[in-house]
Amino acid sequence: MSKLKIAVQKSGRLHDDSMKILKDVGISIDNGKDQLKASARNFPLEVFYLRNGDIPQYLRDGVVDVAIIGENVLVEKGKDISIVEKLGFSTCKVSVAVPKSTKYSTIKDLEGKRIATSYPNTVNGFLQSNNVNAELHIINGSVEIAPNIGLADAIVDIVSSGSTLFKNNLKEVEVLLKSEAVLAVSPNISEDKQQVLEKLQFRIKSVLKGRQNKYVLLNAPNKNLESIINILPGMNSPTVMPLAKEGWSSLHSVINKNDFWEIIDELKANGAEGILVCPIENMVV
Ligand SMILES: Nc1ncnc2c1ncn2[C@@H]1O[C@H](COP(=O)(O)OP(=O)(O)OP(=O)(O)O)[C@@H](O)[C@H]1O
Ligand SMILES: O=P(O)(O)OC[C@H]1O[C@H](OP(=O)(O)OP(=O)(O)O)[C@H](O)[C@@H]1O
Ligand SMILES: [Mg+2]
Repeated sequence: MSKLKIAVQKSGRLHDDSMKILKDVGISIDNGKDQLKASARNFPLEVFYLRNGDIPQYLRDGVVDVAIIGENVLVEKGKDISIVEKLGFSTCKVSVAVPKSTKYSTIKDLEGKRIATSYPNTVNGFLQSNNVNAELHIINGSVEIAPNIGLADAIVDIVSSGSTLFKNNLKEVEVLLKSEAVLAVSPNISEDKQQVLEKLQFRIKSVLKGRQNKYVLLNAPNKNLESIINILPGMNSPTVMPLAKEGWSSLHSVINKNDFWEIIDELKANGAEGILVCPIENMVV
């Protein structure tokens, strides 16, 4: 089988979670990232450790077949590259921010202003679609400092917790896009590698579904079974088994992690006891 070539960020915010998802889908990689290229022992996959900003071009040239990359980088440099899977980590926004003291009410307030950014194509697209003219200052990092040193009136950069904006006395005024890590595919992927990609995608989907859910086991008095069954969604319906103790049952079910604490509270209020919660490695879908 042909080996699928995957690009992963060499170092930086995406690296660890990218390696974790490969590990969680059962792929073991031979060498460390110092190698720049490494093979998987148990899956037809070769990992290329690259700089984030270079990845769209490598995908386009077919140097790699797929990549784990931030959506924001594709918006900036890879509009022609398709996304096959959203991976749920490295969530952030690309936003406009201005000094806290600046009066800002609409996008038109950016007219004629100086904007510092590392994302010029994204900013130009945003300004053009809003019929605003502004002057761009392209800088590669520490963009948030630009207004404080008099280089710009506004910035466009990544915002996650907002703490970098806060520390630099800036406020977020517009969100250009929301981003997360994605699996992106080369427009030139061959038929045989497409088949390997489908196998990888199937595994990733199962792992992501597992991460979204938790497995719950609990004991309940039989007199409350009906109400407890109604609270537990389950994949189909919960498993119910009698306990050795007369009048009690054990229930097993799967709960979405977003609803988790509310459901646990309801279960307790309905007499559930001995509630155990386990992570799910894979949910085959
Ligand atoms: N504060 C953040 N919170 C969440 N995700 C972020 C944050 N900053 C960046 N990201 C996401 O992680 C990706 C990688 O960011 P990182 O800062 O590690 O790399 P970079 O400096 O853009 O690229 P390079 O690999 O060329 O050094 C970004 O493209 C974005 O999708
Ligand atoms: O809203 P926050 O949680 O504060 O995150 C936002 C910051 O994170 C990123 O920088 P990073 O730390 O990756 O440094 P870099 O500019 O050197 O890439 C981004 O460029 C912002 O500066
Ligand atoms: Mg960064």
